[in-house]
Formats: sequence, structure tokens, C-alpha cells
Amino acid sequence: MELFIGIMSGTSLDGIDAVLVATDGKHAELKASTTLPFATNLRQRLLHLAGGAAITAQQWGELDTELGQAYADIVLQLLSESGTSAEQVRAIGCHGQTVWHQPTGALPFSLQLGDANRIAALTGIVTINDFRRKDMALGGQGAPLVPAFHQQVLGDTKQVRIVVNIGGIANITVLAPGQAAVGYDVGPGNMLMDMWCKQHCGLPFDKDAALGRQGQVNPALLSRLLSEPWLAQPAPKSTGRELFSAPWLAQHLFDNISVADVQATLAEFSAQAIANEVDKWPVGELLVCGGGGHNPLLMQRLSALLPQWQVDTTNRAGVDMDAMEAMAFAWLAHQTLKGLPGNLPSVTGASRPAILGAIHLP
Ligand SMILES: Nc1ncnc2c1ncn2[C@@H]1O[C@H](COP(=O)(O)OP(=O)(O)OP(=O)(O)O)[C@@H](O)[C@H]1O
Ligand SMILES: CC(=O)N[C@H]1[C@@H]2OC[C@@H](O2)[C@@H](O)[C@@H]1O[C@H](C)C(=O)O
Repeated sequence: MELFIGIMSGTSLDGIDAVLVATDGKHAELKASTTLPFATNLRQRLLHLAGGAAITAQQWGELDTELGQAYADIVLQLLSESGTSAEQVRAIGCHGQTVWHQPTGALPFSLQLGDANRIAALTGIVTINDFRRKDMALGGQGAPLVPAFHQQVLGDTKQVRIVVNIGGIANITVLAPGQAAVGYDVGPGNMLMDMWCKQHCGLPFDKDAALGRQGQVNPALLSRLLSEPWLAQPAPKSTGRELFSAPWLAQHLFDNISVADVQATLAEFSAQAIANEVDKWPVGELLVCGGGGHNPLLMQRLSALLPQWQVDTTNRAGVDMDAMEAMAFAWLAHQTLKGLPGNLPSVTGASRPAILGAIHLP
């Protein structure tokens, strides 16, 4: 097994996760992890950009440099906290920060910021980034990429096992004995709940669903949210803030609904968007990872909506629910460095498996 570092900062824009993983491509052991919250100013600018704001080339370049510096900082923090030297690490897999994801249309693309040249130079470690666009160049959605890792570490199962990552966006991976993995984005995970809570309580998220639990689900609002046409689209599919934006939410809201009732309804929307997809598969176990697994209301609703499923977190299967995504990018760096494919065409719709990413030497 060799040591790789994975870096993930996702659509919740809560900050950066970095993990130290020992892997041989077939097994992956989490050796250390750390997090680095985004500075408020940086988070605000990223939120603004992810919301579709126009920025200049200069602002774009400076943000790329600033994120590259932040990613290098968390690597140095991880090395120090784990007592690991840069020489012991084969490579870094850095997802970067998605600022725009456009998987369909005449000119599909997916852009993640964070200058990997700067990470490689400042850490002295080979750094791989830009994992999505090769898959897209082959006609794929470029997302989700983690299903390939889910298959590697959780695919050895005698029953149907669905892994659901509940980050800003929720995505599932369907693992069934003897079947190729299937996976796709299912809709908002935490994104809209975070947005509403920030807008009306000034908090980054509704911790332990304190607000949502005070409210009642509004059936009329829930029905409008669930009528979003994208939800009914067949896989392969992926999404983000580009669709589930503040204007998208605003167009569905109407007067005389309390702040708490909207929060409760957004939690139910996420739960039902997930459950409606899980329900399409033979009953088995549903393993949650990502920050949404810490939302007690969401977890309680998933269990209620899927009474025949064993609902738990990936911790139960021995994979840290909070480290899963960053671990996946450590594994993807391994795949790329060994000349092995990182995407699953059965997930993204790409025409073939492909070696993903761009390699930056120190
Ligand atoms: N105790 C908690 N109660 C409610 N929600 C929580 C709690 N802890 C974390 N969360 C939710 O998890 C979110 C962070 O999750 P996560 O780190 O998986 O996001 P992410 O890295 O952006 O993931 P992705 O890239 O998949 O979008 C928070 O913004 C919040 O919505
Ligand atoms: C473009 C992009 O960053 N998409 C994210 C987002 O967050 C969750 C879901 O949508 C997933 O498709 C993806 O990230 C994870 C890491 C993935 O590619 O599997």
C-alpha cells in the first residue's frame, strides 16, 4: 500500500477536507484527516460565483491562486498533524472547488478552481486535479465520480447496497451482487436547507435540524418542489447550484409560510428526492455518507420513507462517512498515477473508461 492525500471541498462550501490514505487501488485505509474552514470572505465570493455572478478574468485568476494556496495549506497541516513527510506521499488528488458544472448542452464543461501547480510547488508532492473533464470529453456527465470508489471499498456485498452521499447535492451509488455499479445525482441534499437557514437565521446550516424540527411540512410547497422536471430525468445525470439556486427556490415559495415550515419542507424535499430513487431498486441496505448523515431529521425521514431498508451510515461498513469523498480523490490519484481508469461509464455515460486528471510535478 502507498500513501496518497485526497482533498475535497464540495458544493456546501463549508470548507476543505483532506485525508491521508494508504491504498493499493483495491483497499483503502484512512490514516489521518483534517479540515480547514473557508475564510468568510472566500466563502462569500465562492457562493457568489456558484450563484452565477459574473466576475472578471483577474478575479477568476486570483481565486484560482487563493484556493491553490488554501489547498497547499491544508496539505501541510495534514502532514504536520499526522507526522508524515512529503516524501512519504506518492501523490495528492485534489478535487478543487466546483464553480460551474454544465454537463449537457452544446458546450458541456465542469470547472473546479484551485491551482494544482501551486499545490505541487508548495508541498513538494505530485498533485493531480481536473478529474471531470476527460469523462465529459468522452460524452459523460463528469459526475458523480465517487461511485467507482464506493464500488471498490463497499462493492463486496451479498445484498443490494445503496450508498447515498448527502452533501450540498445528494448522489446515490447502487451496488448489487454481480452487477456493474450505477450511480447518479438525485437532487438537493443539504444545499437548499443551508441556503434557507443562512438567509433567515444567519447560520451556515440548521445544526441538528433545530429549526426544521420546529416546523411542519407544507404539502403545497413540497409538491411544487418535487415537480421540478430534472428530478424525473433518467440517469446518467448530475446537477448543482446551477439548477438548485436561490432564484430556483424563490420561484417556488409563496407567502404565509413560516421560516420553520420552509426549513421542514426543504428537509422533506431532500428526503423524498432520495427515497424516490432508492425505492426504484430491490430492498437492501442504505448507507449514508456526507454531512447530511449528521442531520437527525433527514435520517429519521429516510428511515420512515424506506421502512423495509436498513438505513445507517457508511461507518457501519467501516468507511468514515465524513472522509468518504476526500478518500475517493486520494484513490483517484492512485488510479491516475498507475495509469488506471477512474470513471465508470455505467455511471457517467462516458463512451469508455478513461484515465482521469492532469498531473502536476513539484
Ligand atoms: N449536525 C448537523 N446537523 C445538520 N446538518 C449537518 C450537521 N453536520 C453537517 N451537516 C450538513 O452537512 C453539510 C456539510 O456536508 P459535506 O461536508 O458533506 O458537504 P460537501 O463537502 O459540500 O459535500 P458535497 O461535495 O457532496 O456537496 C453542512 O453544510 C450541513 O448542511
Ligand atoms: C460537479 C460537482 O462537483 N458535483 C459534485 C456535487 O456534489 C455531490 C454530487 O454533486 C457529485 O456529483 C459531485 O461530487 C462528488 C465528489 C462526485 O463526483 O462523486
